[in-house]
Amino acid sequence: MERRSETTDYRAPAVVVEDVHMGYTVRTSKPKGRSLPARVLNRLNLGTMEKVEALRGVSLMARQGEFIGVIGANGSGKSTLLRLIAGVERPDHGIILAQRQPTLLGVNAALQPALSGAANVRLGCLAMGMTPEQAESVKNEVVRLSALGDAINRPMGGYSSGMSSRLRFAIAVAARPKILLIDEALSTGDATFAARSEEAMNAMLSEAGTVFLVNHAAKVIQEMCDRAIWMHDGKVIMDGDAEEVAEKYRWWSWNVAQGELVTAQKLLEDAVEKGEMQEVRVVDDLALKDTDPRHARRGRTEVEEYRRPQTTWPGLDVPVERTFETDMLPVVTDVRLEQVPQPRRARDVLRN
Ligand SMILES: Nc1ncnc2c1ncn2[C@@H]1O[C@H](COP(=O)(O)OP(=O)(O)OP(=O)(O)O)[C@@H](O)[C@H]1O
Repeated sequence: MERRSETTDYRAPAVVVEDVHMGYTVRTSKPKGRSLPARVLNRLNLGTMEKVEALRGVSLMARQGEFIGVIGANGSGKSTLLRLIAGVERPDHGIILAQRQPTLLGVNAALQPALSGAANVRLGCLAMGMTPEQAESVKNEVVRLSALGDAINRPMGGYSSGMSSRLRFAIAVAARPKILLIDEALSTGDATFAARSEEAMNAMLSEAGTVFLVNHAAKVIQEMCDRAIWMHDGKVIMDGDAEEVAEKYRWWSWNVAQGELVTAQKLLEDAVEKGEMQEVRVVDDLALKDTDPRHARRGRTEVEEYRRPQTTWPGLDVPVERTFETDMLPVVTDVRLEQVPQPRRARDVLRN
């Protein structure tokens, strides 16, 4: 396999994730042993608390203009990773830096089911931070991209989930975010929308935007992305060319579905052995030294990138592939969510 270090990529970083861990404490009804207190809890059916490790040391660097697919089994940590990059939640441990505030599709533009698709376009654009004039100027383009036809004038509450996803996607892309995170299936069944969404995505990428796309279908990742990350059990187990990573994932998941668990396990081990892992280290970051990231100054950030063969990680010392000096800010938790208008206010905004 060709090592990516042989084709060094000099595009500047857009997102840096360094050794991120995230756990959730959840109530479980699993019986907790045979001791007296455990037996009492079991009998009362009260359950106990359990820690779920959603992310266990994830590191990666996304560059400007990269389209990265994120694949993996249910519960492998894909959505958690995107939520943390978006700043919706804060990691337990680790650093997340971004060149701009990332936009998580579906979260940033809270749409109203009682309003028509067209009215939601305006509302969504305003919620994404556009001025009323900007919202007006992109309206027709959003409607065209959503490919909803006459349905655009009907209340969104009556849309199928695929139709709502299209509208949210069209709004998010119209806002020309520098970093777009998509955590849902983009309908590929409809040729019109598939073609238009690809066209819109390409336009965004050509402006050096960065896109992360979570999708269970290896085919979608292969068709749309140039790089893919395979997550398993809270870790990145393979990171590289989308075609190659998605093919390995497809073969693994087919075997799991067929109940061929021994073969699936071998494929997983093979992916880990042959794959590479990107490691990054934030060497120096002026903004991080500020106590409140919301008011942090943009400063020089020095990031080192490593590519290590998985098998030798974490033992072997691999030379630093590249040191970037760039200006990035820690991702700010909930910055966009605070701007999402409430229903009453949403109508006021539309009347203006
Ligand atoms: N808010 C939460 N509270 C408790 N546990 C959570 C929460 N969010 C995620 N988890 C747990 O973290 C793990 C990773 O979940 P996550 O949703 O990130 O996986 P995923 O790869 O996106 O899964 P899927 O493909 O099913 O969407 C799972 O075990 C999940 O149950």
